[in-house]
Amino acid sequence: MEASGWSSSLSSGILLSLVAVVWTVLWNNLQGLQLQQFVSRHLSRHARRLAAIVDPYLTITIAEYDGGRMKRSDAYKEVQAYLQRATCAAGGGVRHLKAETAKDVDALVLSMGDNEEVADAFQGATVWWLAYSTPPREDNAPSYWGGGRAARADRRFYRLFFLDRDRDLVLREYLPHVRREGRAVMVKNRQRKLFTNLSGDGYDADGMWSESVWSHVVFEHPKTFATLAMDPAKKKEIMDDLDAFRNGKDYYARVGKAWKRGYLLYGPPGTGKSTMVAAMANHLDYDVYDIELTSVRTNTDLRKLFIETTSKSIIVIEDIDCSLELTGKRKNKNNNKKKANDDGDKKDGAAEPPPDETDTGGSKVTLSGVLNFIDGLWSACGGERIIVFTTNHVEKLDPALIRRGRMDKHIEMSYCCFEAFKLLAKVYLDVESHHLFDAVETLLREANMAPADVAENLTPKSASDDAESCLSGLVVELEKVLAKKEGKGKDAADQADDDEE
Ligand SMILES: Nc1ncnc2c1ncn2[C@@H]1O[C@H](COP(=O)(O)OP(=O)(O)OP(=O)(O)O)[C@@H](O)[C@H]1O
Ligand SMILES: [Mg+2]
Repeated sequence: MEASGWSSSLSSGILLSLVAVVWTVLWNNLQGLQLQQFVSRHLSRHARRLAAIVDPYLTITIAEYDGGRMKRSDAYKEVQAYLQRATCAAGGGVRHLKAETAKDVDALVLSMGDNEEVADAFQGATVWWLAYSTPPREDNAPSYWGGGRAARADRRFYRLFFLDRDRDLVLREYLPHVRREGRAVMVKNRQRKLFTNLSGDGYDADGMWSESVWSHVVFEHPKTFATLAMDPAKKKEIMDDLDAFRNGKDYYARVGKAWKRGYLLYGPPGTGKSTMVAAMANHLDYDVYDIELTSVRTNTDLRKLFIETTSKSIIVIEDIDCSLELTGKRKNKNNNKKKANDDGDKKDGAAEPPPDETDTGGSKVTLSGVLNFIDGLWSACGGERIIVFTTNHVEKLDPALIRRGRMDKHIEMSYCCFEAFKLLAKVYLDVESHHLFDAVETLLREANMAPADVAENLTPKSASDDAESCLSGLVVELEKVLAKKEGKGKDAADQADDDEE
């Protein structure tokens, strides 16, 4: 915030009286609501200037980005939220409103458009807020974001005008009141969001220019811990760990650690790793930032992404083994598949091509960049963040990436156990016991089936499907899995015998 004085004093009580008389006469004689609103708007706009004639006023400017434009200013966001309320209260006083969707699907959150001005009353004093923006400065392209994404966006401000005589009231009481109220409005309107990073060129999926490095949708995943099937003791341990983290602000400050925690979720496909992230977010009431590492161009871009996340959030990198090679070179999932094919070809003597820039899609994010992202100096900015990596191949990851302190808690998401099955049966079929449960329990001890496959078998496919038919179907599928496993075991044993001979 910056404060500057502007004054033009003219002790002309006569002029003010004249204005008051003209105003009263005009007002009493105006017919029609629209005309009254029109005059009200214009007079309120000029009232501030008139007031300044007899008493100089001061201004405070609040920029959207302060401190080098790396992060949106909290004060700006709070004022914006506060003015949403003031804007609505002002009724017809503001002509150009900006609308955003609200928590309630049918409602809109309104805020002031550019160059609009709204008056606000506080403890007998009147202040005025003006919203305005200035075009980007060509000479101000910061180097930390690929040639100046932020510099290319309009610079937005709120300017507060108040009379000199109200200086103490405004600085000591009104501004803290605005920030407090703004925060309350933000909490009330808060919709949890699922963010994804934009490609480095700054355009979102619809080809629209975006000032932020993230684009988002409202986070509406229905999965909670109550419907997540896993060993109950393990689930409780995770929930307790999350609660301890959420309530651990003082603890982290006391031991001098950044308030963040890393979770590594590993296990075969369909065991609920992505689903666990949704359950964690719903449990903690946090936003989710889902980083697509293959579209991050440089380590600097990765850092910028981190800085632009808010606190109370989960930052996820899915399939980390597919996004980052252990050497620090990058490739995506498709390239992985290609490599798998190449590996097959190698048996016939074909050489595997060395990874080059085309493999990485032009991305230069390195392993050390990711390590820094997790626990470098910048990672302490803001606090209250959870970082989650998911992988099917924990053994492929560089130990440096997942050592405790970086990934504090390693959670194995395993094949469906009987306890997990019982929860799925309750959720999908609303049954807590059944004569086929014993068969399922016995089979699950031997056959490896992911919760995703168990859930699929328990999903009724037609109106005639009931608990009996779904559970019978599951038993048949489990028997097939077991037969396949035993068949493979037998083949392997035969092969070993042949080798011995
Ligand atoms: N433990 C579970 N409890 C309840 N539902 C589950 C569980 N695991 C998987 N599912 C269901 O299976 C589907 C797939 O699960 P999910 O995407 O979380 O698996 P994943 O472990 O992330 O797999 P991948 O390794 O392929 O990414 C989800 O729609 C979810 O509803
Ligand atoms: Mg997944």
